[in-house]
Amino acid sequence: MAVQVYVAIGANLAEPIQQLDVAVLALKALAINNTFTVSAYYGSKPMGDVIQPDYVNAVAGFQTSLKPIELLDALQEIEHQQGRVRLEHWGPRTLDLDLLLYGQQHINESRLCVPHYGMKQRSFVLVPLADIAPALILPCNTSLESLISVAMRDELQKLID
Ligand SMILES: Nc1ncnc2c1ncn2[C@@H]1O[C@H](COP(=O)(O)OP(=O)(O)OP(=O)(O)O)[C@@H](O)[C@H]1O
Ligand SMILES: Nc1nc2c(c(=O)[nH]1)N=C(CO)CN2
Repeated sequence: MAVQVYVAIGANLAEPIQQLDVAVLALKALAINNTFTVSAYYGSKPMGDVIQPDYVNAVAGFQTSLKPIELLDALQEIEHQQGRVRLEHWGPRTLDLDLLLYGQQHINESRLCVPHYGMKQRSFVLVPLADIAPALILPCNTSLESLISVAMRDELQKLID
């Protein structure tokens, strides 16, 4: 069965734009029915207290027939392929892929919580998500549009359209 999913992409080490380009190709390979879309790439200041380079962020959307855990495994494999090493919480990374939404499902498992717990507060997730799904209604029944403020848009710098 085809399910519409959204994946947040972030990188701030080792040529982040190239990391996103490679990740986008890998994610595209998970899509079915020719449904793959990706937002603009945005530059953003690091969230959190760790001193680290600015991030490049984007969001991809596509239909998949993978089950949620299978999709998480595939995302973690792509992170691994691109040299992701888990060190500090909210620390720098070559590639971070977060599963934001899996259809309208709520998932609460030890390895996977969907919708992603931080997505409603993060400008670098909401603004790119609105590029590719402007009319999206979240599983909690909130419209994506209502979560995005002018201040959030001001936090981001569009790098590549
Ligand atoms: N929706 C999700 N997408 C990706 N990973 C998730 C999700 N829900 C739970 N996880 C789990 O979170 C673990 C840690 O993720 P990660 O190291 O990327 O966190 P982080 O990027 O540092 O912080 P944050 O989760 O706040 O973005 C992963 O091993 C994964 O099993
Ligand atoms: N701007 C921005 N800041 C972050 C990001 C990110 O993707 N973008 N990811 C983090 C680790 O999950 C920590 N901080």
